[in-house]
Amino acid sequence: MNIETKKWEVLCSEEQISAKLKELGAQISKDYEGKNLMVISLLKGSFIFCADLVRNITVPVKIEFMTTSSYGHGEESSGKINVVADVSASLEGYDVLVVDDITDTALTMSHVMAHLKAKNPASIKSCVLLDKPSRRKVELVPDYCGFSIEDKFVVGYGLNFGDYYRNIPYVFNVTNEDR
Ligand SMILES: O=P(O)(O)OC[C@H]1O[C@H](OP(=O)(O)OP(=O)(O)O)[C@H](O)[C@@H]1O
Ligand code: HPA
Repeated sequence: MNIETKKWEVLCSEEQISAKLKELGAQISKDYEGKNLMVISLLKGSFIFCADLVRNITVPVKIEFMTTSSYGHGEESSGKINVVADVSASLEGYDVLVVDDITDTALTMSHVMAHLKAKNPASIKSCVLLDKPSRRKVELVPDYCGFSIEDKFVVGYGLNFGDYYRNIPYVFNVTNEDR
């Protein structure tokens, strides 16, 4: 497969993502002025979004990582959130911002928020590039959100299907012939 010649249905182009990163970065920088910001990037999916987002944040920020997994190679959440690697730093006194690529059923974000709240941060909020509100299994509204999207399985810009497509620089809908 040559990605240069594929015609995918693009949901968020590189230009749209870049403009959104500036907006989110400016808002977060304003809201966290004078605070003790710690961004926690949820791996693997958020590695590209988070790397771009923090470069649009102008206040001091400490960056930590946590790895969770629930989808495996499929398109449906297993319903069980595995904490593959926990955050290693103490969260006490920090204003934590959890960054993920997507909130779909919200099982991952709600599990992570509860897990991290137990570590006594000064405050905790969530930030996602994509939100699929129609697929919720638990109630959750991300504090910062790039794009609200319809119920389509999307990949690219960190999001995967069968561990591929994370490197594509825009978000698109996988079709049956890509599966
Ligand atoms: O709202 P949910 O239905 O829980 O889905 C969102 C989660 O699913 C994906 O992670 P995945 O388990 O596929 O692992 P990954 O980060 O390695 O892609 C994605 O990165 C989110 O963390
Ligand atoms: O639409 C999606 N694409 C990739 N990974 C995901 N994890 C939850 N929803 C999605």
